[in-house]
Amino acid sequence: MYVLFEGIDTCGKSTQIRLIAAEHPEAIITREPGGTRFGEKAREILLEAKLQSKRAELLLFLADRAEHYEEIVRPNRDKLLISDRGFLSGIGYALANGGVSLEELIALNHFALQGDWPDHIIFFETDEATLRRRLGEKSADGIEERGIDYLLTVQEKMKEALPKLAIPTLILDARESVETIHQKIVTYLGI
Ligand SMILES: Nc1ncnc2c1ncn2[C@@H]1O[C@H](COP(=O)(O)OP(=O)(O)OP(=O)(O)O)[C@@H](O)[C@H]1O
Ligand SMILES: Cc1cn([C@H]2C[C@H](O)[C@@H](COP(=O)(O)O)O2)c(=O)[nH]c1=O
Repeated sequence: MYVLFEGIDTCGKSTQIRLIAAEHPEAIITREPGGTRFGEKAREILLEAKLQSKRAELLLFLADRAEHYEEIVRPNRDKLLISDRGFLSGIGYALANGGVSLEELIALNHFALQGDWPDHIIFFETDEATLRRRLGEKSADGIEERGIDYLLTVQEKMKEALPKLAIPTLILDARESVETIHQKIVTYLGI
């Protein structure tokens, strides 16, 4: 079962993934960008967010996704495979960045994933106050430095895209307690 944990920065994805990993040592835990030797090098460049071309940034995220699919997802498709981010981040952040359409992004991600979409998306929805508070507790990477309004736009783009993707999705309120969210996730996934 291939599951994406999705949502904007600080919404609580990694916290929940750590809890599941502790309960399911057999699970394959991965991330995008990253998860492979190439992806971790691409991640360094991408999180600096210094590329002048929005298309270059998008294509590097897609190259990371293609390699991640080939090296990590496809060989482990029969296991509990959890990815901290995936193509929905690819769609939301790129749409908020501009210069590309949802239809183009769906086609580009279909190509990167060889048409093998995740089985489920766990989507964390946050709000401005929570986002501000949690961002204030960490150092920002280059993408986060694009600011609150950019990240809130990303979240809206993700929400707009979800109903057009026909992928079973659990939508969570990121403001609920860690334990409440954890219970909702394990109940939804049946794990
Ligand atoms: N349900 C929650 N209630 C309160 N605080 C939370 C909750 N979930 C996570 N946090 C806190 O919010 C911060 C961000 O959480 P986390 O790193 O899990 O988010 P993330 O979505 O993985 O972020 P990023 O995408 O930026 O890596 C952490 O300080 C974490 O302890
Ligand atoms: C997969 C993917 C990610 N991003 C952005 C989202 C975040 O700001 C960073 C990843 O850092 P994190 O520690 O995992 O939050 O990259 C993106 O813009 N496009 C993508 O496809």
